[in-house]
Amino acid sequence: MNALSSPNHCCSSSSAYAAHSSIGFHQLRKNIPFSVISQNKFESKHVSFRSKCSPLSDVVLMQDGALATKSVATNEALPKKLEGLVTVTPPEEDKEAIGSDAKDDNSTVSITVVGASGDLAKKKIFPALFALYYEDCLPEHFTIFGYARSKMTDAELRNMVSRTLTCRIDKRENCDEKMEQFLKRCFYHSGQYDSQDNFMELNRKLKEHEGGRVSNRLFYLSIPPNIFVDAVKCASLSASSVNGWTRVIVEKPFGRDSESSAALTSSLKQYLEEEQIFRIDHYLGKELVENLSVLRFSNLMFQPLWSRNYIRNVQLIFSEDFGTEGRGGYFDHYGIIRDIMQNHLLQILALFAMETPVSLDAEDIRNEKVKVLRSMRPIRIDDVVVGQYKSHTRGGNSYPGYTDDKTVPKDSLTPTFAAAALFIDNARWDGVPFLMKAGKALHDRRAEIRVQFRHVPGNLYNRNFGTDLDRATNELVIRVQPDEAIYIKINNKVPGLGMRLDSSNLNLLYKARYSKEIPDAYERLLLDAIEGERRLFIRSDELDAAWSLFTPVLKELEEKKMIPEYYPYGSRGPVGAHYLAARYNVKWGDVGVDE
Ligand SMILES: NC(=O)C1=CN([C@@H]2O[C@H](COP(=O)(O)OP(=O)(O)OC[C@H]3O[C@@H](n4cnc5c(N)ncnc54)[C@H](OP(=O)(O)O)[C@@H]3O)[C@@H](O)[C@H]2O)C=CC1
Ligand SMILES: O=C1O[C@H](COP(=O)(O)O)[C@@H](O)[C@H](O)[C@H]1O
Repeated sequence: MNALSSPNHCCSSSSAYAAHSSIGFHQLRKNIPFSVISQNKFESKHVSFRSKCSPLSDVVLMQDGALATKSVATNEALPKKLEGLVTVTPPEEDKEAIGSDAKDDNSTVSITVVGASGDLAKKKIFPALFALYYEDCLPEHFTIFGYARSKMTDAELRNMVSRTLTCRIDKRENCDEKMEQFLKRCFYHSGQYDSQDNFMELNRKLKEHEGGRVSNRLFYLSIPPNIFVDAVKCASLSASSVNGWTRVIVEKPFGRDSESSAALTSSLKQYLEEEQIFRIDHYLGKELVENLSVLRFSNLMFQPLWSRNYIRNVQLIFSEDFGTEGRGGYFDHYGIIRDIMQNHLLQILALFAMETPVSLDAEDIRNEKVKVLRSMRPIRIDDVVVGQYKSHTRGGNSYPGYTDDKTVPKDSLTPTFAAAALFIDNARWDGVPFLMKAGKALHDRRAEIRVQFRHVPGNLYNRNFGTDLDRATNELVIRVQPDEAIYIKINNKVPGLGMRLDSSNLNLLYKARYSKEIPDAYERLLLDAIEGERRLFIRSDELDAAWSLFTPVLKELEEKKMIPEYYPYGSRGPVGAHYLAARYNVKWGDVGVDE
């Protein structure tokens, strides 16, 4: 038995009520409108409450003290006959059955950011927590603790955090007031990552803040990977909850190959159950990545097209217009394939290519992702191109090469760019190249999925396109960032008396369609971890499958000391990527007139 308390205290009881979290009742009292999609048996393990901020809102409504369950989706309005029910709170005896954590007043969530003095904590985690607070998405009783070795007082932590809260909502109404309220709930404890005594002190402070309520604890490991296990051990043995849930968000990298990843998982599992481990891949929290399933599974028009019958190739493209400045030490040990391809791009590929899951339940989705990952063909070294950026001077400005970074060895061969051709050997995708391209210090910043469809057979209009049939190919682009958009390239007639054809975009540009700002990926993921929603976190078998795919080719590249193709900082990357694509009769969609 591991040292932590029940992984999901709120859901482990056989009581029909047991699936509810305290946030549920908090939101119910707030009379948030809900809506119905299907009936659900409340004994079902799928029934759980998720707050108004969740994408899936399975909600349990109390009707005259009895339990009536409805599973609801976010955008539907609450049917008239159910209006008002959401304000009904359970009678006392039901509260007993639910367990005390379901009582709003009696439960609390403590979030400890381990490594609070670091870059990620400042840049992403605290701003995301504040945004959730601002949006009223955090539970009523919560406390945030920063934990790191640096000496800091609570006031100093607040000061540090306040300087980072120039986030997306800083221009909003009452932001200063909200910020002040938020900061009052942030505290700091200084300690070593491998000291059980220091975590015991943290535990004492957490308890004080919990004030006798049921304690639910979330630890966010925002520290270098070599100290993950120490920190988990100490948190587990000295600071886990005794009567609520304890969960740990683990940042990447989860190892650097199959062996080290398996070793990390097995070390973590000495102290945690799999259900307690939330392996974060922040790309899964990005709006357009989340939207991929909606696009696929709620639009009939795409369903028949989504296979080798109509899709010629799929491209997954990541580029950044800056180098590894400041993170060279970390990066040199990993390289772009481990940093971006093995996780972010592969996760997108899995969501793109998986079969329809049985339901939107986390396990059903993750089962499908694992299946597709396990159907992938081993990557051949000939299907990989690696590059590294070199210094470049443009317009009087000079940009450093990768090895100019003092933390990077001068003779480093670590790729800062890679392109690869991958294949899925199953009935749906047989023979379709999935091309990936990822690079740092390129000419622009973008992340997108491009789907190029087949040519129209016997196209009546072929002669109007000239010899380049690719120009007439339909293409679906899901632009993850920047300027989130989904657009489809179609062919149309240029208005006029002649018959000239043009290629145009049917464009769903998010900023034109929606005035609401898009939340940062970390907001979605933090909220999900608090609510115990695992859909967007990586399960250990997914991780194994991802490493099994990339480890052999990574080893081969390293053993053969493959020399990267050097490309100038700010360029479009190595030409080798074009030869690779051409081998599969593909042109990268982000190059040229149609990008
Ligand atoms: N920064 C980013 O953009 C991203 C980061 N990540 C991952 O998130 C995690 C945190 O990243 P980031 O904040 O950049 O990391 P940092 O290097 O900033 O480290 C975070 C904190 O950990 C402590 N620390 C740093 N090095 C050591 C060490 N050798 N031994 C013990 N403690 C150390 C420091 O706190 P103190 O000295 O006060 O104890 C530091 O403030 C890492 O796993 C990283 O790979 C993932 C995606 C993006
Ligand atoms: O995980 C990582 O992601 C960032 C890119 O994230 P984004 O949300 O800004 O697109 C990348 O810069 C970093 O190298 C990598 O570790």
